Amino acid sequence: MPSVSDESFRTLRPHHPHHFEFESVREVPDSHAWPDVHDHPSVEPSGPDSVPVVDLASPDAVLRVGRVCEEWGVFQVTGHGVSSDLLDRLESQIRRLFSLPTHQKFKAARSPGNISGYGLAPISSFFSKLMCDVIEEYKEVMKELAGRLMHLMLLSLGLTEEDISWAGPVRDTGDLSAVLQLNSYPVCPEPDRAMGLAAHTDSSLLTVLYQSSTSGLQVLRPEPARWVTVPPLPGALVVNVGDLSHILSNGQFRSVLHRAVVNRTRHRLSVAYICGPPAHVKVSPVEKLVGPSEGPAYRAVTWSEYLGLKGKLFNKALASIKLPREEWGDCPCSN
Ligand SMILES: C=C1C[C@]23C[C@@]1(O)CC[C@H]2[C@@]12CCC[C@@](C)(C(=O)O1)[C@H]2[C@@H]3C(=O)O
Ligand SMILES: O=C(O)CCC(=O)C(=O)O
Ligand SMILES: [Fe+2]
Repeated sequence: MPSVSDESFRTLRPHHPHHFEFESVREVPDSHAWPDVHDHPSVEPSGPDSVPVVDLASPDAVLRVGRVCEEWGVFQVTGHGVSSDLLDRLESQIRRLFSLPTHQKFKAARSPGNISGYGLAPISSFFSKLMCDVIEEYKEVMKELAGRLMHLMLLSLGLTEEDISWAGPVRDTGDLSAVLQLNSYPVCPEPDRAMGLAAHTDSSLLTVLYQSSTSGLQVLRPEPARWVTVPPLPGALVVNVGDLSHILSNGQFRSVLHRAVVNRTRHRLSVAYICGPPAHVKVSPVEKLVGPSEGPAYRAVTWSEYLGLKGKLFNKALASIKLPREEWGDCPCSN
C-alpha cells in the first residue's frame, strides 16, 4: 500500500502511480487509507517509555551503547560533534528541495535499481551548488560518526578490529558504505488514517537519523506492544540498530521495528544515513559471540543479497535466514 512519504526523494519515479498531492485534499483517499494505523496504542515518551539518550562524550559511552542496543535497538546520541549549524543548513536545503514543483522533482527521478540517494548527474542541474555542498559535507560527517558508532557497538560486544577486519581499525572510519534517504511527510488532513512510512526494520548495520522538530518517528516496544514516540531533541541524532548488526551480534543486538506517522498541521522531514558493510563482504554472526553449544543463529549474507531478500519478503527477511535450531551446533544440549 502506498504511504504518504511517496515524496521520499530516493523513491521518486516519473509518473509514479502512487504520488499524491496531499496539500490539495480534505480527506485521505482510499488509495492511501491504512486500516492498521492503530494496530497498537501510541504512547508519548515518559519514564520507562523514553528512548535512551547516550552522550558519546561520556566515559561510559561503550557500556551504555551496548546496553541500549540490546534492550532497545534505538537510541538518541548527543555529544556527537556534528555542528548545529550543519544540521540547520541541511534542513533548510532539503526543505528547498522538497518545495520544488512536483514536475521539477520528477525530472530528478532515479532509474529503477539505482539506490543512491542524491548526486546523479540529472539531479545536479536542479539545485544550487550550496545544496550539493551541504549534502556532501553531511555525508562526510555522517561517515565519520557512523564509523565511531559502529566501533562503539563492536567494542561493547567485546570485539576488536581483528574480529571484523572490514570495519577498519578502531577509531578509524573503516570501510563502510552508505545510502542517504531524504524523507518528506506532507501535512495530512486525517493523520489517523494514513501512514508516513510503514513499520519496518532497516537492513543496515546502523542508521543515523536526523529528524526535523516535528515528531513522527515511533518505535515498537514489546509487552504490551506499543508504539513509543522518539521525540525530536534539539541537536540530537537518532541511531537505529539494523538487521545486519542483529545478524553480526548473533541476535544480541536487536534491530528495531519503527515507522513514521504523519501530522495534521506540520510538514515533517527526516534524513536517514543508512550505513552497511562494503558490498562484497558477507556478514555472519561473529564466532566469538556464538556459544560453543549454540552455533550461529543466522547464515551469512552480503548487504545486497539481504536487500534482495528484503525486497521479496519485507519484514520476514531476517527470519528467512535464521538457521534451524539443529544446525546451531552439535551439542545435544542445545536443542
Ligand atoms: C540500501 C537501502 C536500504 C533501504 C533500501 C535501500 O536500497 C535504499 C533505501 C532504504 C529504505 C529507506 C526507507 C525504509 C526502507 C525499508 C525502504 O523501503 O527504503 C529502507 C531500506 C532498508 O533498510 O531495507
Ligand atoms: O522519518 C522517520 O523518522 C523514519 C525514516 C526511516 O525509518 C528510514 O528512512 O528508514
Ligand atoms: Fe527506517
